[in-house]
Amino acid sequence: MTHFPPLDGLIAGRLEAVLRKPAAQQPVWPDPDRARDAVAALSRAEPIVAPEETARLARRLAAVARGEAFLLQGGDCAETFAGGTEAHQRGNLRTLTGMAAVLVQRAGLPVVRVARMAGQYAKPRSQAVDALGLPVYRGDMVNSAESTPAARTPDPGRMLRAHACAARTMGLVRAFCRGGAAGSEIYVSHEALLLDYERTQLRVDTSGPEPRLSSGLGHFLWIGERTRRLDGAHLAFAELLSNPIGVKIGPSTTPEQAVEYVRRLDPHGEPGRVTLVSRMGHARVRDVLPPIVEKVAASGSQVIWQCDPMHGNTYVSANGYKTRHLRQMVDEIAGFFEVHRRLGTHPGGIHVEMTGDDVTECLGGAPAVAEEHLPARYETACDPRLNARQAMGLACSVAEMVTASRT
Ligand SMILES: O=C[C@H](O)[C@H](O)COP(=O)(O)O
Ligand SMILES: C=C(OP(=O)(O)O)C(=O)O
Repeated sequence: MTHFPPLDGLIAGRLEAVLRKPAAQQPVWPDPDRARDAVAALSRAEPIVAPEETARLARRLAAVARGEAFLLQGGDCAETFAGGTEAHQRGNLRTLTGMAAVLVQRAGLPVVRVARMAGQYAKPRSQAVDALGLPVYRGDMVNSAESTPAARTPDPGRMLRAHACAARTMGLVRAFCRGGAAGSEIYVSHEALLLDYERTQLRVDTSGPEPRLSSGLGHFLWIGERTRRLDGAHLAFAELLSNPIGVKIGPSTTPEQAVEYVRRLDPHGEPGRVTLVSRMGHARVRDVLPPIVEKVAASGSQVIWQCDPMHGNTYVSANGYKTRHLRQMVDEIAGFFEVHRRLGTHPGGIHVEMTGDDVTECLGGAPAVAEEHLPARYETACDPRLNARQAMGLACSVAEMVTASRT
């Protein structure tokens, strides 16, 4: 792959204007000169993904938006430099493909597989400071999870390490796809959060209805619940991209906001260009989602409706672990399917945090993980993930829902 050429003047100007908008959840680099050097070095590095691959994913996602396929997205909450071993990543890919196989075999719908991988190194956080009074961990791309002031100081050199890890991971994904067991396509995705990272490796893409920028950092990028403000830099940045874009929408999202996200990100009405990822929580999905779906559908846009059953169902267990219960996740997905069935729209996919490792981070499943098991193998760098058995169980439940929704 070649280096990305410089952006042409018009687009470079638009990018600079976007980066001057308010941007939530960004670290303050202690040494701005080092940060500038890191951004410059990243701009000269090899891209992680090729634009042709991203364009192929866009075609696959158009089929999802038309109701002809299902989007399965999943992987670690936060990738880490030390945890990104070949065994761990292969385990995650095997679990993702296992879930996809269950869906294909039982529900009879093609499945588009997108891993949270090769770039998921930055995390938005609820608080700026942790219980010990230290700056909070923001993902290995920014600082270290270790509890010392030095480790938590943002270090721009970490963006280069993240990029190198992402490149190595992408090599592994490609090898896995070529291998006999998988033998097909897996795309990579991450949250477009850290703008100093995301602003690099952009290539002018003139293949669409207007010139946009193809990011070489991942096939599918999404904007998170905490950075989706309409006047903010993240959404404006996503508008410049030709990559398929997701927007996480939590329970405070209004139907008007949802329509505005779609109008801004998909001005040309391209099916599957936008994925609205609802993460409402099991108790609220049946009330909050319908007016959003109705208004977006009435606008005529062909978005993908995807359910993230993780982030609206997080709570702290009695023994002090951030966790989620599989039963509540299944209930949120069931609510999501009920809403789409009633409104005649396609429940297009799910987005989960999971791993092939035998962790004890989420509750439930068979054999069940109970609260007293959480300390045994609670290994996530941020939010609790489904282990392989729980993920496969969830895939079986979802396959039944897909089948029922098509009869
Ligand atoms: O993965 C999502 C967010 O980064 C995460 O839920 C934030 O966690 P916090 O509420 O502990 O900051
Ligand atoms: C931060 C995430 O989710 P949300 O933006 O929905 O909270 C995530 O998926 O990692």
